[in-house]
Amino acid sequence: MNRIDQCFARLREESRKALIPYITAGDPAPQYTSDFLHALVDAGADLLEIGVPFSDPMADGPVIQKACERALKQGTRLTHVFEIVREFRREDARTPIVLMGYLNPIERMGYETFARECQAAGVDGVLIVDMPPEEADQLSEYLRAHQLHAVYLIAPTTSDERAAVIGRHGSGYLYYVSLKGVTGSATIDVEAVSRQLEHLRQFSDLPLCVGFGIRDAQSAAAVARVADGVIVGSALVRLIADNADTPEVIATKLANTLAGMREAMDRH
Ligand SMILES: O=P(O)(O)OC[C@@H](O)[C@@H](O)c1c[nH]c2ccccc12
Repeated sequence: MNRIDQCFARLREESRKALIPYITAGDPAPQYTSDFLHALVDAGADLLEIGVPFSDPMADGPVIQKACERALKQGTRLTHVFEIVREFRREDARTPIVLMGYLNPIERMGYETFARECQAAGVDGVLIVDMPPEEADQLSEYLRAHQLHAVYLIAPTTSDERAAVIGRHGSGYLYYVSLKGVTGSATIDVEAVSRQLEHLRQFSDLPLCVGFGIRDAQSAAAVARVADGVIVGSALVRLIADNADTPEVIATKLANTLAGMREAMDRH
């Protein structure tokens, strides 16, 4: 069974919600990422979303754009991301990993090689921002052949017709983008998110996780009340940016912030 399925099955049993941190691989340099991931798991992460650095990350705001720049400057390529996952897996065989990225580096590697490398390294799912399910036939086949889930985004502007298609093609969980715009945006309207999730339940039985705009313990707890999981990116990546010159302090800062979110989510 895929680690993502195991993770959500366990959470359901325990009536808990998934806490999913995002960081960009190789930020501020590749040798730190695996340690950051372990620190996040120790602080309460259920699943890890790892960004493949890309030079033109059009869905990302300035915080994650700069993270990509730092990582690329340190030479972090897709093959290094697999090395980071392998390194992490030596000490954690359980926590699911989703690779999040843009199509270009994956196309360059080739779909089949990409899927094979993902599985070999210990990746459990992929989220490719600019690959809609309607165009993913070929890639989906390779992902399935390598037991990898395909996570898709649903936005507030997604029509019911498309939501149904995404519901059919997605696996693992669905990622509901809480607001129009890019990552790292200001605030999240929990009422509106709640209504939209309610509406989306008709299209899929998959867990519905929410990201974009969750940046503190309070917003994480509020969203956790209405969703199956919360995804936190820019709030963590900002900590990396602020401390990029003293990378030895970053793991602790990431852990403290995530632990605060975990605590607030589990209290409600
Ligand atoms: O940064 P935020 O607002 O906390 O949102 C999560 C997000 O960073 C992460 O899931 C992500 C990073 N890059 C993306 C691109 C598209 C969709 C999602 C993402």
